[in-house]
Amino acid sequence: MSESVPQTAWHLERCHLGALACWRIRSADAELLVAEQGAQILSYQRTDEPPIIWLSEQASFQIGQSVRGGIPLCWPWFGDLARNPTPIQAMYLQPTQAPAHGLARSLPWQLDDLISEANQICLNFSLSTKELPHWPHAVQPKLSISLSDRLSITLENHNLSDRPACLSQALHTYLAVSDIRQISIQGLSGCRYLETLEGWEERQQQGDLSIQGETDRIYLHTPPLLRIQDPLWGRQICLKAEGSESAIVWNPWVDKAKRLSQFADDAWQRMLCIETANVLEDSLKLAPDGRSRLTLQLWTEPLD
Ligand SMILES: O=P(O)(O)OC[C@H]1O[C@@H](O)[C@H](O)[C@@H](O)[C@@H]1O
Repeated sequence: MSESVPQTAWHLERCHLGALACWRIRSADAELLVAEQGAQILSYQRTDEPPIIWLSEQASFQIGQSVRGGIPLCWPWFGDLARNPTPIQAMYLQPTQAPAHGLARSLPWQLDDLISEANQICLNFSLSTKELPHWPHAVQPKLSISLSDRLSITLENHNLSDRPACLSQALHTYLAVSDIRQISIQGLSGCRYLETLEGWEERQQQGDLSIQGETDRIYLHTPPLLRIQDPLWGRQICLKAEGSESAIVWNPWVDKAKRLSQFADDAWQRMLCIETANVLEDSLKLAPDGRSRLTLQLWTEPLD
């Protein structure tokens, strides 16, 4: 006798937040909100749990402007272009006016298909790079967002040109925490990192990382699994990466919070960015017809 597998009922709704067209996906277990602009996940929450993804209460939802929170995509470079390896800088023809974190997060992406199955729903987005301003390269990025008992995000690139293409990228995940001063991050012990707040000095992580002030670090040779232990909420957020060996850990703390757009003065207490990346020595060089694939899986587990 075959056992019947319980099926998830997905409720899909097209909606607008401010000027941005979005998809809201609900099941009995979770709710996910995705904007078409930037193919940006805006929020993600499991039923009876605090949010997993943080979205700023001061977020503004405007055409051509990245939203503070969720998972913006940094592509085809991460951070300040001038801090990227030279071949990545050379791909952009107007380096003196390069926007932070590349071009993709504020551009319209297209939803190519939406596949709803028994226990998983998947949204597949692509970005037309034919007319990317000052970046004349035939590299096709695709982003797939899949929701089941966890959230999976896959960013793929395909170099359709006849020349090598060099890029850096990141899933700039804003995670929700009870109190940044009470959490700790497991998995980075022993990793080298660049302390961008101290002249990009190279250091080595000793033990678990707790956040006690402004933090902006690029970790290298990162392991696949990182965990944020959050005792006040009795849970840990697990981040499992494939195709990435670098990660940025960022919290603006008190002073920088006051200077950030779409960010309340005290919001630093409730968020933490762990950005699953391909940066610096882990950045991408795609041969003609070459492909890359970066996946992040996110889920929570109760703390013992
Ligand atoms: O304000 P933005 O462009 O979204 O960037 C936010 C932060 O993004 C992080 O990735 C950087 O390491 C920080 O230096 C930066 O402040």
